[in-house]
Amino acid sequence: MSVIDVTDLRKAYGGRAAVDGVSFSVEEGEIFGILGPNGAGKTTTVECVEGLRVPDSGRVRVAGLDPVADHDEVTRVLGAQLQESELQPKLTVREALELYASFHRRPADWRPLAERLGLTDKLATRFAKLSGGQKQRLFIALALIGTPRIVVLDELTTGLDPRARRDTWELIEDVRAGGVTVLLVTHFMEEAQRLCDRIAVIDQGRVAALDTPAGLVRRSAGATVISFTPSAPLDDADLNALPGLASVARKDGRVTLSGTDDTVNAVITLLARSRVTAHQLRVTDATLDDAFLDLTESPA
Ligand SMILES: Nc1ncnc2c1ncn2[C@@H]1O[C@H](COP(=O)(O)OP(=O)(O)OP(=O)(O)O)[C@@H](O)[C@H]1O
Repeated sequence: MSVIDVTDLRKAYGGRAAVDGVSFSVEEGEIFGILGPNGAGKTTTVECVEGLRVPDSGRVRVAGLDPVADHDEVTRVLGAQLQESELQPKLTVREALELYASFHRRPADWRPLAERLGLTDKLATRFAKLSGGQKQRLFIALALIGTPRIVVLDELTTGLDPRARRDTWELIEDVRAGGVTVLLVTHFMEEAQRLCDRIAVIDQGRVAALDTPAGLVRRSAGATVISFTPSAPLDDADLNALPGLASVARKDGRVTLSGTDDTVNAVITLLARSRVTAHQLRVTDATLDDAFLDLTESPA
């Protein structure tokens, strides 16, 4: 059953399309990622889901509700990570947690949440005195405090150190294990690969691909990468003629090719035919990073 449905969403700013016909559905209990380059329209899309922006056209439903017309009901089922400027600088962590808990009918106990997010020894600290990472953790706690059915996290772990990032991933996995659906905007491929069941890659306001992390890697043009240092120069024309080839790069005498299994077999045949030895030959699967670069256009 889907809990978020976005159909042909469009939103322009000053006549310029930021979101240009985006559609996707998020299933109950799923961790759904939205990935894309800067300015792709990710935040605009999730703000339409949260009811913070009014779409120009298209349809958005959250648990069957319209985020604009039914805003109050939507805030009861959906928790969203706040932006920094939305908290008073003098508010302490404890006050912020208590205040936000008071907004909800069924608030979570904020103590274990604060503990889990490493905020227990910061409860008396004012918001303005928190580090960037501590503020980030507080926003995550505030997003979860209303025991929402759905939580929207935009740039969840930006500004967190590697340990805090890993702890936060575990927390999100626990949250999902409790039945909460997670919509996650991220720039971190490792985060997307580790956490997301499915990912929509958004580029220039459109969905460029929607699949599981493994599916995205498989469908990218250069799913296999082969690199080696040839004992003698290889002809560009021979390399460019390889079947299934997606890209060729040369650096410091090393050749890196991406393509399919056919490309790998053909390059081995080519090396043998040319009597060239391949030093430090490596064949690896492409990563989500490679898929991302392949699926999104580089800026003009
Ligand atoms: N309030 C606004 N007024 C005018 N233009 C805006 C506004 N908000 C966003 N835009 C523009 O819309 C486009 C999409 O922005 P959006 O913030 O949705 O992208 P994003 O994918 O979240 O980017 P990032 O990864 O950099 O956060 C960008 O070109 C941005 O400059």
